[in-house]
Amino acid sequence: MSTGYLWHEVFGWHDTGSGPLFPADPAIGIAPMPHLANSDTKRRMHELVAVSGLLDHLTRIEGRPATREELLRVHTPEHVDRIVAESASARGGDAGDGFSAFGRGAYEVAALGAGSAIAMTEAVVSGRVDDGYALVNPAGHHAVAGTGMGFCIFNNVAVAARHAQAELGVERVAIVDWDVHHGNGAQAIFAADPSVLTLSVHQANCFPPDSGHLHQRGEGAGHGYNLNVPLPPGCGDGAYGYLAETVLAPALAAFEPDLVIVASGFDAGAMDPLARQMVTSTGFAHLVDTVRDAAASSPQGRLVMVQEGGYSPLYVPFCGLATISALAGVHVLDDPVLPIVAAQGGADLLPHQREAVDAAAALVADLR
Ligand SMILES: Cc1nn(C)c(C)c1/N=N/c1ccc(/C=C/C(=O)NO)cc1
Ligand SMILES: [Zn+2]
Repeated sequence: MSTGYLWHEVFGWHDTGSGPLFPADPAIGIAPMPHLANSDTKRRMHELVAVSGLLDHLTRIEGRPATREELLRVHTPEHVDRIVAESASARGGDAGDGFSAFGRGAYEVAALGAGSAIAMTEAVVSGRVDDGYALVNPAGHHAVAGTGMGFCIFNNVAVAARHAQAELGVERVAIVDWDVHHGNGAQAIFAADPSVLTLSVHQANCFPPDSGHLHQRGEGAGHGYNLNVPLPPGCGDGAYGYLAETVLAPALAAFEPDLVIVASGFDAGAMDPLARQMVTSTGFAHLVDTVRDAAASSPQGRLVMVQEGGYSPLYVPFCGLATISALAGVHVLDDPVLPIVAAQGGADLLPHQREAVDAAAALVADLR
């Protein structure tokens, strides 16, 4: 078993400006502070992968910038051109929603993120490695064809999926998004396409506003190939373990993908400031086990994981370490935060959580 790993130092240089979500504004009481989506959190995750020794068990994969043509398989020329133009200016710009600032050079960083998702997908599909984790920045899963949003500039996972279909002989791709925020990007990009199953597990109505509903199941020929699992706040390892067995595993078994791409966010974690779930490192590892087993049972199943959100500088590194450890089947370090978060409760599957998961599980039967 060999697991690929991709990180580039420039991902730690992505500039998201100042302000927790807003630029500093003394008039309304916002003092300068690093943006909650600042790049240090992902750099810390990489450093833990290296310092813990896990990196010695992984196969390093080189990233590369996505070409304009590769970006245009998913995004409009107008969006790409706007990012290029704003990225070239000294003051930088914004992904598209006014809350996703970026500094000069963001285009190069974001293109490297999308191209790195492609590079990891090529490494896995070619058999160079059995599976792999691309620790990229910025995230991508909120970006739609014509704009970025929610700290996302280009939809890294969608660009990789389209590349796999266009260049690597992959026909059926399953995108599994367990970032705590709705994977609206893939849902919109592949809405009418039955060759791509888009499955998002997220806290209901967290972000984007009014997005990720159970009834959003795809359009036209794509109807039935989009599956949303909106969850109430407060879900922990019990709820996520239940949805892994009752939604993720059966959906992937029914769809029989040639490639599974996980949009891997850690903001469902117990210490994340941008949502209200309570998943621990153990819960994330269990999710990985589920999708790895599901991919292995597909005739050509391969598994690629691409980094999305996650904003706790303390806990994201340990959730990320547990995730990559599970993928590689190598344990190097216990999570020192686990005893604290486990003692705070939230692990049990509660009736209202079971009901939310069962509502989504009922839709799996339509997959074929
Ligand atoms: C809407 C809105 N309105 N206002 C005033 C603000 C500041 C709004 N954005 N809030 C946000 C934006 C992005 C996220 C998380 C992204 C992520 O991690 N995705 O995976 C959460 C909340
Ligand atoms: Zn998120």
